[in-house]
Amino acid sequence: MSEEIITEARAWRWLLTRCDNAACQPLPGPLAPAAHEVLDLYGPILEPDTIAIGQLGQSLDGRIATHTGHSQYVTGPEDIRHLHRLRALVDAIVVGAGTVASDDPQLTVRDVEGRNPLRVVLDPEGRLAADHKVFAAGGPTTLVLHKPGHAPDHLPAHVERAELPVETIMADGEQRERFAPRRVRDHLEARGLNRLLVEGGGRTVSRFLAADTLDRLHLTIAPMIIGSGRPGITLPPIDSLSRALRPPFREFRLGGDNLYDLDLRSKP
Ligand SMILES: Nc1c(N[C@@H]2O[C@H](COP(=O)(O)O)[C@@H](O)[C@H]2O)[nH]c(=O)[nH]c1=O
Repeated sequence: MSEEIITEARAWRWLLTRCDNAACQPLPGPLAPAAHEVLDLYGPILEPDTIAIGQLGQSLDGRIATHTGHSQYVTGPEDIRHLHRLRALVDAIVVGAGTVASDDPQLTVRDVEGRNPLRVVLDPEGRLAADHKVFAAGGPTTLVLHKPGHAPDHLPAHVERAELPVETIMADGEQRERFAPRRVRDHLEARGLNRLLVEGGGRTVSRFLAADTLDRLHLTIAPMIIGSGRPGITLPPIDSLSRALRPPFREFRLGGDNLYDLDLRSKP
């Protein structure tokens, strides 16, 4: 009797549940090529005990939106599906307040099978209005991190809040208060949230990268040139290319886009 070929959908379900009941069951059979790719792409995210993975979808010229903030869509449906898969594999999604203000995302798992993670919004000033989708009743839990004395009391009672100290940094030529990425990660890990997706926007992902607080970065490049607008990764200036980051990477095709899976922990 020939063995049943493992489909992509079955491989995905296996990734979601593989270590349930404290035992990791092997997949019983040969893999279809798409099943192989799913295991190859997402397997490394599930291996370590704790992980923080950043993601951005950008144009060839490194933009994630126009100067007005129009961003739907830079990357194609396969990348959006990939984003939903990343969400389904983590304990918490982290976004900056700017992304909630400009994109009003839901941050839920909808395109694929899987459960919703906790949604974490970094809003030091507690300034976001209550009518954003992440604060609506009936969805997964949202946690707002704010600085001491700035609890967003105007938000509905089902929104969780936690206080975290800030540090003062220079951003866009001005002094601003931001959370140190390591402090955010430590705070969430102390709550048992060991797998984090830093989903956006460009400034938040860049700050986590600059602070060496990401283990992997998934950058999807769409064959589009915007030519101006909001940048993806922006790091402090370097004088010499010898100081540029050149992490080991893997490349995956997502429809018409290319995904770079950067391994920020291994040395090249
Ligand atoms: N437009 C755009 C992205 N936009 C981002 O997608 C998310 C939408 O969340 P939701 O409302 O739950 O569907 C949110 O984080 C938003 O900032 N992402 C990408 O990878 N590529 C794109 O072209």
